[in-house]
Amino acid sequence: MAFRTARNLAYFSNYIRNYSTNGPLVNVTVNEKSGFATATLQRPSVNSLNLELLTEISHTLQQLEKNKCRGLILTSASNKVFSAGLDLFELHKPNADKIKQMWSTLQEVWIKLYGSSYPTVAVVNGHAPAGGCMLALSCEYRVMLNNFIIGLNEAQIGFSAPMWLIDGMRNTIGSRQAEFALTAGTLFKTEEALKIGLVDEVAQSKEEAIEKAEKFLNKFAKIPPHARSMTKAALRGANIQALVRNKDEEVRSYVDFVTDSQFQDSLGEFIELNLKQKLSK
Ligand SMILES: CCCCC/C=C\C/C=C\CC/C=C/CC(=O)SCCNC(=O)CCNC(=O)[C@H](O)C(C)(C)COP(=O)(O)OP(=O)(O)OC[C@H]1O[C@@H](n2cnc3c(N)ncnc32)[C@H](O)[C@@H]1OP(=O)(O)O
Repeated sequence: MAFRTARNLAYFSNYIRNYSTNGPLVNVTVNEKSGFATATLQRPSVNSLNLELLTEISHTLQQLEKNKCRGLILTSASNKVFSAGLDLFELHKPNADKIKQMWSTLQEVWIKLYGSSYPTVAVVNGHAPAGGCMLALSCEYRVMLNNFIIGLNEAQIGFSAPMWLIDGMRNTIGSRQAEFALTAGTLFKTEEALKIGLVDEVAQSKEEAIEKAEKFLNKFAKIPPHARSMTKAALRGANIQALVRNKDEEVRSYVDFVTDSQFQDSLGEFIELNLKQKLSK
């Protein structure tokens, strides 16, 4: 049964309503004509990825897969920030159990989005540092609005991106550009990102970006879905399998790393320097 039928649509809306306690952090709409879903991240103010938002993204992706979604557009309700990446306040002086769940859910999101059977586009309508860039990279195509930044700035914050994300970056911009970008933790302006292939198209407005995203998704209208998804799995499968194999080990080392006092001190400094306002509240 296709996801676009009214029955499935109603089921999905109910599911999202029931799932969220404080209102959905991800708003999902489906265009009945095209069957394309739009998932809009709406955790104020910058869609920073805490456990609740990551869990909702993960459940949304699961439902889309189950309902044979025909294509996904991932975007943000904010007109300034696509996603600010991991919620740094949740990583500061953390509860180890929560951090463990957070990392494991982040891995799930990558597995489900990077490995989705349906085609995916990120409409990057705001800044997308670190985890924000990760979400965009897990999609097959990126349309970005002007005057924002995108990139994996982990090295600037004092750590390295995990292998699966490095591999995703390499797959998108090639080994040489990935090495330059990752070792310096570069955040690219929209036009620079276009030049190195980190984004595929630039748009002047969100409406134009959605049109471009739909045009990309429509390219697959005449391709048998199973042939498309088998080909995608062949191209992306090794990345997913390597992550699945190392999942638990990676969670363990991530928790050790984040709870270490040295990292906590430098994260405290980063927050103080970059997110001062909130810290002083
Ligand atoms: C720490 C990592 C542990 C080790 C992990 C190891 C491997 C992980 C590798 C890969 C997996 C993917 C994960 C990557 C890691 C991350 O994502 S770390 C997060 C990195 N994020 C950033 O560096 C972004 C920091 N923020 C900014 O640069 C700017 O805020 C912005 C996004 C460019 C927006 O700028 P703008 O001027 O519009 O807004 P403000 O700066 O005024 O911010 C508004 C508001 O939002 C709060 N805020 C911003 N970013 C975050 C955040 N990441 N977490 C929580 N809160 C954030 C800010 O404090 C303001 O709050 P207010 O004062 O209350 O309004």
